[in-house]
Amino acid sequence: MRKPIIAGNWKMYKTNTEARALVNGLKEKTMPAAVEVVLCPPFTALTTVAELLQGTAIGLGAQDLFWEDEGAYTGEVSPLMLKELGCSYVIIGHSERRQYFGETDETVNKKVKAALRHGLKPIICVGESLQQREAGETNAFVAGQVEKALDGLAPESIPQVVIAYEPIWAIGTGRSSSGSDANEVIGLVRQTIAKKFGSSLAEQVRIQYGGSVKPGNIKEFMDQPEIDGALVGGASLKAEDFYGIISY
Ligand SMILES: O=C[C@H](O)COP(=O)(O)O
Repeated sequence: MRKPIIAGNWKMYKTNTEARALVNGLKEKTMPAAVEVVLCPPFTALTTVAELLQGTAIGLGAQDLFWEDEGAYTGEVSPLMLKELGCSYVIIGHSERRQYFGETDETVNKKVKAALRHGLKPIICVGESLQQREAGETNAFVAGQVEKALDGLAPESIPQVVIAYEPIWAIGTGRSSSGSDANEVIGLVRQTIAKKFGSSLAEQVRIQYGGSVKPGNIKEFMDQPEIDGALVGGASLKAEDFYGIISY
């Protein structure tokens, strides 16, 4: 049985003062034991949030990392640094990093290996554009992203991996996928993993849906057999909204 995981990707929101207010708002609520909850603040707020999460069951994640442990890579952040701050997860390959910052399937694969090397669980983002969906290319494109992201991984590391299926056309638009459509693509993602690593390991991988998840639609996704959670953007920025999702 896979434990559901719901992560809040704050993207480029929340100064340290705002981060403190958001986390304190969540700490006033009773977290559901049956759901793994993870917060992914900007790098600048990781220390503040890590301190506030001490003693709670809420996990900490980063939104990206570099694949080297250290070096002359101005502006980058290493897995060692994230681990020291208390991160247990790291989002890799988000469509916004692929779109704006040159992230490729190859760099995603390097980052996944670096994360696992340092005991960080990767939340690997995959998903098609509206053009690809309308052209019927979704399955082939998403399967290719999964294959390349996981290329060369040791089988024993596969259960540590989380995949987030985020159709690009649903991100930030208020137009989410349907539960059944998301379930179909996520089933394909799991089949793709099974082809490379066997069905026993594929069944252990938690796969989230992301793209305009709100308190009003989370249950539609969580009722689906293949969907194990959500990667939430906008609705993770207010304690009430995010709690409405994690307490589905
Ligand atoms: O990482 C989160 C996804 O980009 C979804 O963002 P959203 O919930 O604002 O659509």
